[in-house]
Amino acid sequence: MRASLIQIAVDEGEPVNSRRARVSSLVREVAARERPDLVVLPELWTTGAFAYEAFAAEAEPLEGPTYEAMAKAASDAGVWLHAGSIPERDPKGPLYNTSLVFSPTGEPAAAYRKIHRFGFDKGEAVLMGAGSELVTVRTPGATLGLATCYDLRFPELFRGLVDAGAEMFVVPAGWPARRREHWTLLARARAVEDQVYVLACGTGGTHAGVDQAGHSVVVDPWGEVLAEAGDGEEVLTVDLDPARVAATREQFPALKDRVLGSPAPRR
Ligand SMILES: O=C(O)CCC(=O)C(=O)O
Repeated sequence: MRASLIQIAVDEGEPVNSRRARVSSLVREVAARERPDLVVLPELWTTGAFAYEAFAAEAEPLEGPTYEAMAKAASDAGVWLHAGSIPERDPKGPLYNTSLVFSPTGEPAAAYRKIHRFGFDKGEAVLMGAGSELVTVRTPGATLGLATCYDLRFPELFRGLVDAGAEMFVVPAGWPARRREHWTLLARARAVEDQVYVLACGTGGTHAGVDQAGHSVVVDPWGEVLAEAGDGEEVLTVDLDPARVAATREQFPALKDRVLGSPAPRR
């Protein structure tokens, strides 16, 4: 199984419509050039994760312009597409930070509303509602477990995804440069403790005065970093062997020694 993470530079000088068109083309180009099975985009790449004032202005219904563009990009490219997240406007509720996944025919495969909102008493934490459901996606290559950015700090969410059968965590983010060390450390920690692949796709650029960390990273079930991006726009393509998840759990069966919470994970 091959995955390509597209680390997008999210700078506010680029209008949302232009970025949407540019990212759609990038998905097609990367798929044609690198031949991945799965393409991953970052969190809130239309607005930027820190452009709080843009959330309401640019919020879309679930099946809005980004959904349409990404469904088409997935089917044109013939890939599973984790299209990162959008500010979703629920007609009957608040805004949500919602990740979208499409199959290679452009069918919707999953929508995940970010559970842990970032900002403490401001920003996303007050402007958006919290999701409440764990989401996994079965693909022919592996079962994906979905999480978004700040979720990375909450290991119990990932244990829940493991119990639901996840073999690969896909984590779009808009992580700030100031806490870059946390980003890489937490991505590796989630891989080691849950014995899964972690595909963590962040943004580059600067928006709302916040420099983005970039440094998208792919970690294997042993915690080794397979690929890591720099600060700017970049594509990371990595070959993954989903059988290594079961093999790692067999060789080092720490998950079987769980005392608290659920017993050993389903596969
Ligand atoms: O946890 C962090 O340090 C960053 C989280 C974040 O930027 C987000 O969830 O948007």
